[in-house]
Amino acid sequence: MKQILEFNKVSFSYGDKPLLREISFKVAKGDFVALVGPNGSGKSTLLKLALGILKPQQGTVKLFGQDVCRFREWSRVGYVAQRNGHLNPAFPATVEEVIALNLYGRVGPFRRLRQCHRNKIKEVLKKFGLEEYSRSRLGNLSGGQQQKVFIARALMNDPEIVFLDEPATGLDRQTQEQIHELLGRLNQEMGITLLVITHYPGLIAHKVNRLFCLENQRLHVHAGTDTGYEELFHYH
Ligand SMILES: Nc1ncnc2c1ncn2[C@@H]1O[C@H](COP(=O)(O)OP(=O)(O)OP(=O)(O)O)[C@@H](O)[C@H]1O
Repeated sequence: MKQILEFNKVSFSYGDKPLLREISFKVAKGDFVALVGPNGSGKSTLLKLALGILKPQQGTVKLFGQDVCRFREWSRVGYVAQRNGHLNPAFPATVEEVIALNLYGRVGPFRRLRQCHRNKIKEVLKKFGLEEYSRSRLGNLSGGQQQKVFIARALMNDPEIVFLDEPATGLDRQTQEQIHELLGRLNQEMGITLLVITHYPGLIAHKVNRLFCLENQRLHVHAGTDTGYEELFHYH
């Protein structure tokens, strides 16, 4: 099976306080992984290690079989960072402009969007039910719509894996369900490998095929079963 992400005995600490100890796991193509754990257990840190933003003191992280320090094919990877509340309505950029930001590697920052890029943006917005908002200011959209725009942006370069840090936090229950539904479609219909930090494992229990639980510096990996994840529902 094709491995997309591999941690091998990774240990990490900020200063002298150990946070992650000898963490090992593999994520294969097509996996939908939920990463859960108490606040402060190191979930975001693990994502940053996977993206090469942080470097482990011990062990290795490989993306697409290559040490993440040397990895350069970043268009194969999408990342949706944690949101910090609702955007100021005065935020000046439109939905289309925000999504296009992720294309600037190809377009160049001062060049106009080409028609093919506009079409691509339209296509993704349509998939997310947001086509009518392409010229709206991002700040005027609801929190859930903004989050969908950030997910759409992460898809612009047709990534093979997307990391999402708490994509449903701060949203109402119905919107949380919509976001998780959307993630299920990205995985099932588009074949995108997903690693999602979530505080709502119950909402995606039936969609994920692997559950990672981070606690007390260790990672516990659970593979999916037909009966679902007992431990998922007892976790919080
Ligand atoms: N840059 C940093 N320098 C020092 N300590 C940090 C830094 N970033 C995070 N920490 C600490 O490391 C611990 C783990 O943080 P991290 O954000 O990875 O946890 P988390 O599991 O994602 O938490 P949450 O569920 O609250 O988002 C926390 O105690 C945090 O305060």
